[in-house]
Amino acid sequence: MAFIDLMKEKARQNRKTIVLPESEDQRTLTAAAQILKEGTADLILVGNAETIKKDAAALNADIEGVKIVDPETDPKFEHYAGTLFKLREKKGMTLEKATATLKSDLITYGVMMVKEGDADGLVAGACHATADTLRPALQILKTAPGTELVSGFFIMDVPNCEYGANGTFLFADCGLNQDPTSEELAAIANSSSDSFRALTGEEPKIAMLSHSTKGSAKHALVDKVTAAVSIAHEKYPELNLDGELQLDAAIVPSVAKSKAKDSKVAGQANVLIFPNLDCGNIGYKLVQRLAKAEAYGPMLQGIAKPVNDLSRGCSAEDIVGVVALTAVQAQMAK
Ligand SMILES: CC(C)(COP(=O)(O)OP(=O)(O)OC[C@H]1O[C@@H](n2cnc3c(N)ncnc32)[C@H](O)[C@@H]1OP(=O)(O)O)[C@@H](O)C(=O)NCCC(=O)NCCS
Ligand SMILES: CC(=O)OP(=O)(O)O
Repeated sequence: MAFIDLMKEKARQNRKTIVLPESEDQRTLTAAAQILKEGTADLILVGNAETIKKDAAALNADIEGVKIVDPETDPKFEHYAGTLFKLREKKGMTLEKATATLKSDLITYGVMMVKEGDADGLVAGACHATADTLRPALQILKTAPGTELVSGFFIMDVPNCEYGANGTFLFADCGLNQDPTSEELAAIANSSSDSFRALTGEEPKIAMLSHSTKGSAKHALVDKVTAAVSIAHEKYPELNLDGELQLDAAIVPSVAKSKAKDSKVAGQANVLIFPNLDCGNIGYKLVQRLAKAEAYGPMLQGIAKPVNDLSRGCSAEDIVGVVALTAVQAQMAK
């Protein structure tokens, strides 16, 4: 069964409620209709009910059964405003600002619904840039216990591919941390290991990527990755992790034999940790667009409750997939 069909099957077994705050986006409404049809999640759309229903009808999207929450009329509005004020008071939030934010920013409204347990997870980013999608989640939900860094990963499902876990990979960080330190790269590898195992059921084999393999190039950029490998070995000795590795040495067995023959990860990696966000973001888009891979994300790891982003270039089908993965994350949330 394809990776995404397994996720949908899992999501259906214990249905979670996912909030989609971008009700003004046509792909979101099309996706909502498909999600309801496939039964992978119960949905909340945020916005004006009349407008949403009119827009959905124009798209022929059957959203019967979706819950619509309009901040203008929601009886919980005052509660959310008071809670947001208290949560962010030390950062200069006032009740007036909290009220104005919740009226004008539906993503923040959705995040407050997740915070207060009125939804199990949130998916947005089809029509908002990542910074605007993720900032409210980082500020309001904060990190999960025992985690200091939130990071962004993609599950990449590459067709006709013998590498990784039958063509399935986790790529990180492709969405959030722009220039992670060596310490942060090690933390991203640790979170990615957990995410990959939890979502795919496969044993993670983690490659710390670079333009160098085992000392083939000398540069401060390489040093950052080798330091991350040392930190990861020390802090997370249970991880099956190696580096620094070039991409071909990481995933292609014949190249691994010549470039890194003593490595237990080289040639078999299924979790790819990129040295910075330029590499991660460009890398996932190359694989998505040129290899026609399914790209689910950027999903967040290390955050207290499931909130996931989308690319503004996403399709309705991508939203359906990320909602299924979010529902599965919500099932696993403590
Ligand atoms: C997400 C992003 C906007 C956050 O940075 P920012 O706007 O400068 O906001 P701040 O650094 O003030 O962070 C806001 C809050 O989030 C927290 N935060 C930010 N990044 C975090 C991380 N990686 N892990 C945990 N918490 C984080 C901060 O501690 C801060 O909390 P506080 O306000 O309670 O003190 C920034 O990292 C970013 O723009 N990333 C790139 C996004 C992008 O364009 N990706 C490419 C397309 S996918
Ligand atoms: C993930 C990503 O690159 O998002 P966007 O395309 O919206 O910038």
